[in-house]
Amino acid sequence: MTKVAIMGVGLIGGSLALCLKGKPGITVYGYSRNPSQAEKYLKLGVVDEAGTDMGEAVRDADFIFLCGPVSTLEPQLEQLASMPLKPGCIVSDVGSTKASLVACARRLALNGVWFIGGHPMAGSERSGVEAASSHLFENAFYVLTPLPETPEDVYDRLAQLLKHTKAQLIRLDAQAHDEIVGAISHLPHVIAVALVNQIARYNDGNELYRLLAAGGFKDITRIASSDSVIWRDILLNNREVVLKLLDDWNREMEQFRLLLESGDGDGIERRFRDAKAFREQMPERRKGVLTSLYDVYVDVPDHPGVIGEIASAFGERGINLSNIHIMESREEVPGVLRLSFRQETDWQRAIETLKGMGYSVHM
Ligand SMILES: NC(=O)c1ccc[n+]([C@@H]2O[C@H](COP(=O)([O-])OP(=O)(O)OC[C@H]3O[C@@H](n4cnc5c(N)ncnc54)[C@H](O)[C@@H]3O)[C@@H](O)[C@H]2O)c1
Ligand SMILES: O=C(O)C(=O)C[C@]1(C(=O)O)C=C[C@@H](O)C=C1
Repeated sequence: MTKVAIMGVGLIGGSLALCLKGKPGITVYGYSRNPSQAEKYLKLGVVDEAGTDMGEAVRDADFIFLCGPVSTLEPQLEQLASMPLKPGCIVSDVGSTKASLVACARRLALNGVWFIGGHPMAGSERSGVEAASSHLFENAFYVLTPLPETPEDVYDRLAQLLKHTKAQLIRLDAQAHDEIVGAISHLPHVIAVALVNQIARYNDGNELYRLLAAGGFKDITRIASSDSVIWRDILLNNREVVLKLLDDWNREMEQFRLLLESGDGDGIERRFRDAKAFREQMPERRKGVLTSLYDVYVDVPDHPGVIGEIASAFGERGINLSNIHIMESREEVPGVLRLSFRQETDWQRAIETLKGMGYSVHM
């Protein structure tokens, strides 16, 4: 039996556990410092075994994944370095930052066990084991940061296990990881939070700000609902990178301000065109289940029965719909339905079907 110990079974640790549990030859052990949490892991069926004794959790483990907040990872790795672990055991983590933990692993010079940093590029604003999903990492990138001295067969063993996540593995240097992920994840979280707090201040004087906030505001601020402790740790750990990014952001905002001040319509238009062109090149389909899969947007008249009509047409053709979301629905005003599919083939057939039914669709 291959024993996998998950240290901290929350959104990410729990999703990893669900990807591995029940796979032939694998047993998953969930560790928590808190007995009621360990009981919950078992009750929810996310792990095979659970407990609060770290020694028992890691004893004989073939793989150990550190899945707590970023500030807990280095102390936990230091603790592991002084514990008897199975020779050849691979220790990894799922933390959103990599450089300081990888440096810590190098300093510790683990004896007979290996450390390979990891970071699945999928998640959600939700947290805790209740939010875990076995589909979370599907089609997402999963960064691994092996040390230069990590033997290839050790890397391959971890890669083999992580195949169960259905993610696409990518090797990256830890510092490069922190710079890139700082820009595409940490900076956007700061911006989303600052934006929500700015609007919350206006709302103190007039409740209409919150009431009128619609799709645009909600889309750009979803991640502002993320866990405060998880994000405090990420930002403090990647502080140097995020500080530089904030300087660039301030310059970007200043340029926008100047365009507006001078009434430079062409300049504003150019910025929107450039952003749209870059965004359209992004690999939209590489997403986990908690964000979206293959989406199609349909303009629908607001009359009863339209959802049923579309659902029956899909049912008749064996098209599997995984989610449906009504984005706008007001009397007499056309609404927008977002339909999500897990399979690209279902998505393509749905588009053909909808067009055939006379609906206007957008991808
Ligand atoms: N949320 C995301 O979208 C996301 C995505 C990729 C990676 N990550 C990273 O994954 C890790 C876990 O994040 P999450 O979103 O699953 O958070 P979570 O809050 O859902 O889970 C955190 C887990 O760590 C445990 N924990 C809390 N404090 C601890 C401590 N002091 N010592 C040991 N364990 C402790 C909690 O009991 C919980 O099981 C973080 O390092 C985060 O940076 C998060
Ligand atoms: O989709 C979300 O809610 C996320 O914030 C996921 C997200 C991100 O894309 O920024 C957050 C943190 C990670 O470490 C990886 C992924």
